[in-house]
Amino acid sequence: MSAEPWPEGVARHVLDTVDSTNAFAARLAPDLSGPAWIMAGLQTAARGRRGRAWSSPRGNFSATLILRPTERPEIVALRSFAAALALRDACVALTGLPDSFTLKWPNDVLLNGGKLAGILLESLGQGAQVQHLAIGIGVNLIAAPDPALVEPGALRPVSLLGETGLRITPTALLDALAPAYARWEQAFTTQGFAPLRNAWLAHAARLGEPIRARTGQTTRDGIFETVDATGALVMMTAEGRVAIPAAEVFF
Ligand SMILES: O=C(O)CCCC[C@@H]1SC[C@@H]2NC(=O)N[C@@H]21
Repeated sequence: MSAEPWPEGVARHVLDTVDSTNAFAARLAPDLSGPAWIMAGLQTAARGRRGRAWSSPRGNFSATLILRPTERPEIVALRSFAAALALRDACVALTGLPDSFTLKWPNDVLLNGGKLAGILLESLGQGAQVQHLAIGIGVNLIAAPDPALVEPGALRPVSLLGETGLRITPTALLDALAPAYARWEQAFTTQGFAPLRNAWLAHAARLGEPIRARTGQTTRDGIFETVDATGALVMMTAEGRVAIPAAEVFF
């Protein structure tokens, strides 16, 4: 159980089975008057980043927060850092293991160096205007996908139960995550990206170490230096320093 109350003005929808909580959020969006969390016990067509499928058996956490942001799309997208930070905070609060959870750019939460969770931001809107933002979060609470099924070079998938022996329910995680997200959302809207950037860097995996970033057909190797004020990954490569706004990162 979380010590923090559920955030005021935020709706909560709990479903047994759904195709994808992000898809459901998109269908619900026109009827919403404020932010809402949608959690499902089971997703039958969960989606991951880059068009991949996401495995989400019952007992794992599957939820989407839907918001109505007002900023430009590139600012709206910085909420992926808020989501990762909130999820890390919630995991730490529920497990008491602050040193075990790190962050991989842009928004993966790692446990003991393996991929515990994935976050998928999808915006709904017309033209350059984001009308709704769906922040979908999947956490391997009790089961991780078979490592043989993940892309070559991808991080080892892990589950909370497998790594720690702790059984956290999806409801307990939502109760901790919703207030944690509300705190980061408040920091972001009142102080901008700086506090998120600082906190994110404090928990970043492989900072100062060699990484590989792949964007489309381009692969770059270099030292992971920082994340800049726009949220881009900054690497020192053989050709010099580069800031990469979107990429897949390999360790
Ligand atoms: O590929 C990733 O790392 C992101 C995975 C995001 C999965 C979550 S589960 C809840 C929400 N609903 C979906 O269909 N996807 C996201």
